[in-house]
Amino acid sequence: MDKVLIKGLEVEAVIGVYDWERGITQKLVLDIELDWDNRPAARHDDLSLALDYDRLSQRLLAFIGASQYGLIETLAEETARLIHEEFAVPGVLLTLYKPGAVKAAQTVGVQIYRNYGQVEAQ
Ligand SMILES: Nc1nc2c(c(=O)[nH]1)N=C([C@H](O)[C@@H](O)CO)CN2
Repeated sequence: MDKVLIKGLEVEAVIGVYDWERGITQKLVLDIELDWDNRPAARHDDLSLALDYDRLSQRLLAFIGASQYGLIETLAEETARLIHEEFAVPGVLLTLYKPGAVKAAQTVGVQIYRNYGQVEAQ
């Protein structure tokens, strides 16, 4: 399967399980690999047949920026679900980093792969 990639997408959000984390925003960084057949877009040189990484990135910045989950696992799951439901992406490999969480670590995070199955053509 071809991929569309979004790497190092940075967004500030309320995230964390501790009381002191509920009143601040923290930096999150996402790497996303999206299963997508790139051949139709390439064949016709047509953005409407492509998975538009710009439109998808803007939607994720809005969604995550307004979110207030505790665990990064929950945010990763809900972000993958949104990508599938709103952009008809059948499979998503999503890595979500919370770089400020552990002082002694460069970063920490979670990675999930969700395959929702092929989306029926309309
Ligand atoms: N697997 C996880 N472990 C932890 C999380 C998390 O979201 N997933 N969150 C925290 C705290 O919010 C932490 O980031 C505060 O520094 C601890 N462990």
